[in-house]
Formats: sequence, structure tokens, C-alpha cells
Amino acid sequence: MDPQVGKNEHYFEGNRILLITRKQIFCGDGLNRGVAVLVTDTTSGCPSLPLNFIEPGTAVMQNLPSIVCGRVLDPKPGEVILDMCAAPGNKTTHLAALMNNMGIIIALDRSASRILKLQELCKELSVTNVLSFVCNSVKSVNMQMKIPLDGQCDPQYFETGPPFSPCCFDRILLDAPCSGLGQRPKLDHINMKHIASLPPLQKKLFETAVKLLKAGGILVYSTCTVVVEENEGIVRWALDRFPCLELVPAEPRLSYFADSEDLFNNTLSASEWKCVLKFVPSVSESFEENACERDTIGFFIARFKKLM
Ligand SMILES: C[S@@+](CC[C@H](N)C(=O)[O-])C[C@H]1O[C@@H](n2cnc3c(N)ncnc32)[C@H](O)[C@@H]1O
Repeated sequence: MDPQVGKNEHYFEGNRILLITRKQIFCGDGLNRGVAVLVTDTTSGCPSLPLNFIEPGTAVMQNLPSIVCGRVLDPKPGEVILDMCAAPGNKTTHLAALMNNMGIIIALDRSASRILKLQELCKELSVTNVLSFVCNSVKSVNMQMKIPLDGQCDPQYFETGPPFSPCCFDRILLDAPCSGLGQRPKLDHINMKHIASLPPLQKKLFETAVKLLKAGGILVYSTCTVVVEENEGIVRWALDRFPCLELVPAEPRLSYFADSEDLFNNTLSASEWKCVLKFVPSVSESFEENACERDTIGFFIARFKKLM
């Protein structure tokens, strides 16, 4: 079993009994504690979990595609890993577990409050190989710097934080800021201007990742959205722009991923779309038997190898 526990988002849909009202929570005397909404049954059929289901410090709840993401990066003990948009650290801590706490993970995020959460999570889970920094990852490379040969896997070299010299990471996870439209519906939050601003930011982060990656290194790009411009569009752009990159199969390939060519909007060739993993929420199937095993949030994962 993965060190972390996956759960799909349909857990939240179903019948519930309201035990404490919103007004009582926010305008009350502060004495209303405990369960506010009792879930009696869910559309997925998944049972609701008791509050103390997970002993603190032993595991983290994550959706299935997020767990697959760590497996696709496939970090090895002793390697130097960069997690470019790391907070609150769900994937970072998974990577640390996969590395048995050996090697170095540099975790960056531009949100100071979220980096604090990442640090708390690392402490709670006894993660010891993560160095975290508040940083705009677009600026995490300095092309003038050179990594000393003996600094290749030396925590001291990385302790001072970004910017780093080019070509100093074995593997990089770019779990990009995205529109999040693969998550549970949050239609009231959709802002077209914000969505349009994301691909340019994703491209800048990607470009920095390519510079920071060693020759022979692995770069995993992921989002929790279903927007083509943020997924296949970024892969197309990256393959056209960086001849040093090869799209390689994202594995493990689970039966959950959407396996139909038309889902990829002709942005990728047939051989390219076979390499990426696209998870699609299959709402129409959610009442069928075992639906909760196949259904996931919308998620996209692509794996690249830097050839030179
Ligand atoms: C999808 S979330 C990351 C989730 C995280 N990987 C996890 O599994 O817990 C995207 C993150 O990107 C961060 N972010 C957005 N723009 C950034 C930038 N320019 N540099 C670094 N982090 C950024 C956000 O603060 C947010 O925490």
C-alpha cells in the first residue's frame, strides 16, 4: 500500500443531516463544536470515515491521481529532487516516503503561509530530507552560477536556498498552479481572466524547470484541471520549444485514465497522447457498481526526459 491513502471526491456528495447550522458556527458563542454535518450516505457508496480514521503522523489523505503523480516521478533514495510548487506538501511528503528520507528534496512555493503548512506536515510525518523555501519558482535558477562537483548531492550546497545553478536536479516535479477544474465543482469561483493567465505562468515555470534539470533527468508536469490549454497545450508547446526534451510514458498506467483519442483535442499525436495520463471524472458512471474505484478527480500528468 502507498504510504498515503487515496480517496475520491464523491465522498462529499450524498445525503447529510445538518447538526449545527452555519449561523450557529459563525455567529454563536463558540461553544458549538463537533460534527456539523453528518453524512448518512454517499453517491459513490463509499462509507464515511470516522474522525480518527488516520492516526496523526502516520498518513495523509490524497486523491488517487496525486498518489500516481509521485509514482510517475519515481524518485530514488539519494537523489536530489526539486518540488517547484510544493505547498502544502502532500506530494512532497509522499516523495520523501518513496525515498526513505534519503537524498534531498527542495520544496519551493511562493506562498509563505502554505510553506508553513508544508513544514508542519513534514514535522508531523517525521520527514527529514526536505529543505523548504518561500520562492517564486520562476526565479529559482541563476544561469551564471555553477554547482561545485562535490556539491552535487551535498545538503550544504542547497541549504542557502534558491536561486540554484542550472542542471543540478535529478528529478523535478512541477505540480503547477492551475484552474483546478478537475476538482469538485466550484463553479462560483470560475474567473476567465484568471484562467487565461495560467498557461503563461505554467510556461515560465516549465522553462525554469528545464534549465534546472540535469541531462538524463526526469521532469513531471501535473495539474488538477481538465483545461486543454493547461494540459495537452503545455505538452505541445514544450515539445516544440525544447528539442532536448522527450515525452516518455507516465507510469504506472492505471485503468482509470481516459483512453480515448478524442479527449486530447488533436493537440497531441497518437503516440504522444499514449504517453500522458489524463484522469477524467466519470460522473455519468458514478451510480454503477464499483464506480468509486474508477472515478477520480480530473487530473493530468506528463513525464519528460532531458536528453542533453
Ligand atoms: C497545485 S498547488 C500545489 C499542491 C502541492 N504540490 C501538494 O501536492 O500539496 C500549486 C501551488 O503553486 C504555488 N504557486 C503558484 N505560483 C507559484 C510560483 N510562481 N512559484 C512557486 N509556487 C507557486 C501556489 O502557492 C500553490 O501552493
